Amino acid sequence: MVEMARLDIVQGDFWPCLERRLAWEGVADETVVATVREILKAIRCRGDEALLEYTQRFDGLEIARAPELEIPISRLQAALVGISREQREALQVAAERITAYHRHQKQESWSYTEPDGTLLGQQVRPLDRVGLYVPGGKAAYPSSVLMNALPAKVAGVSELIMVVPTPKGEMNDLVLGAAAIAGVDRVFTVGGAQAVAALAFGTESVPRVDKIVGPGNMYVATAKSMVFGQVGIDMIAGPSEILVLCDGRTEPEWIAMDLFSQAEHDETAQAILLSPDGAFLDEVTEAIARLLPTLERHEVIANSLRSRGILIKVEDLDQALEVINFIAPEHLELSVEDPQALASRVRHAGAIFMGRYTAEAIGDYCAGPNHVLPTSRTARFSSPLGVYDFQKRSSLIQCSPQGSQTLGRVASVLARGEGLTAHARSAEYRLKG
Ligand SMILES: NC(=O)c1ccc[n+]([C@@H]2O[C@H](COP(=O)([O-])OP(=O)(O)OC[C@H]3O[C@@H](n4cnc5c(N)ncnc54)[C@H](O)[C@@H]3O)[C@@H](O)[C@H]2O)c1
Ligand SMILES: N[C@H](CO)Cc1c[nH]c[nH+]1
Ligand SMILES: [Zn+2]
Repeated sequence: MVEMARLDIVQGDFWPCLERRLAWEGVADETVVATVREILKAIRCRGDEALLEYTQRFDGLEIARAPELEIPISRLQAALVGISREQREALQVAAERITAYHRHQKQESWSYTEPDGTLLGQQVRPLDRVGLYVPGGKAAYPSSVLMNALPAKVAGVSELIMVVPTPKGEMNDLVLGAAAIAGVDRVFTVGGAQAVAALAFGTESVPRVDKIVGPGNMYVATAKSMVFGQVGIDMIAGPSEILVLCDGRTEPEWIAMDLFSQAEHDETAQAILLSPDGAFLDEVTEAIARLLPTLERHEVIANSLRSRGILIKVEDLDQALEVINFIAPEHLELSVEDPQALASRVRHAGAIFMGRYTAEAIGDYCAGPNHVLPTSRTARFSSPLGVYDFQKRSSLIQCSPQGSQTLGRVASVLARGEGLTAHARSAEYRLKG
């Protein structure tokens, strides 16, 4: 029997109780921060030597020489041929749908010319080399290979470097096959904070990249946040979360399984159910008790629900929206009669799954939108991984001789106001008379 925390919005301490249960500190504690700091320092100072040590310590991978951490491209192709036809076709269908969706996101360069001939614009360019983190500690994620790599391909990134932990040296052929389909350039069997550090600083074997993207556990998420600045990062995509809002009229077993689907990722994953119907919360609780023993990963699920799961009773859908926007969940399922009307009032969520027939799991694999999404309430300011994460922009400015007169005068006045006379004179040199 799993006892999930139960909150009612009418209780006086509802909001502080909710905030405590959501807290990121509850997941990434000081010990994790200290461990990650030490790993980053070691990789920065000792490169491959430290990378081999940590890979052995945390993943049980016994490798004598760092170059052996790289998987040859021929091995990726062999994995693709070796998996079943059904699996290969499923990967291909998913890849096509993900690519088609992401093509809509591609930004193009633009410019316009003012009446005096001055040209202004923005030049959009792909990044040169990116690092793709594919998680692999407690489960293998071929879907995350596709979600990371395909938007980068659409953007036109020149070089894709993938890292993935292979616990005890076990390589997952679906992961390698997905890398072949997505056209990843190089793959290294490293994970955790040490992989993030290797990509950020470079080692003798792992090339340094311009940006690191992809989801991972608290060690990965903490490492990414610490190397930001040295390299770009996409967002904090940590342990998975799901928030289901149900009006009480969906099969309780469907909802229980949707909660399990994210809880099974990790003990630190978070599953929350919100409903204005208290009896429905009881029915889902019963369904959870019935279904949980039937699942392979029941221990992980039970631990996740016990430590981080929440059942919340609200008075109505307006209150539900208030709670949703406060939580800013990674995945939001709206299992209600008119989901589109409600979705238009959601301000913060990584992805919104609308209607009783839209299982969040579909989005994890093949709907098309990216499954790398902001977690830990960062959907307040972050977006799903997308083509835009692999593009950057340069401003374009070309003054016409006439434009340099008008703009030069404005700049000169403002520069002198700031006391920066070299700026002022630089603009004034171009002024006629
Ligand atoms: N937000 C998203 O978009 C998204 C998508 C997919 C998966 N996820 C999440 O990614 C996570 C994947 O986690 P995972 O563990 O399976 O794989 P992972 O690859 O993220 O982490 C495994 C690595 O963690 C490191 N590690 C483990 N224990 C450690 C310790 N005690 N000290 C130092 N390092 C340690 C090891 O280096 C290991 O290689 C899950 O939480 C899942 O929910 C999120
Ligand atoms: N739910 C994860 C994102 O939080 C993605 C995933 C991959 N495989 C299964 N699920
Ligand atoms: Zn999932």
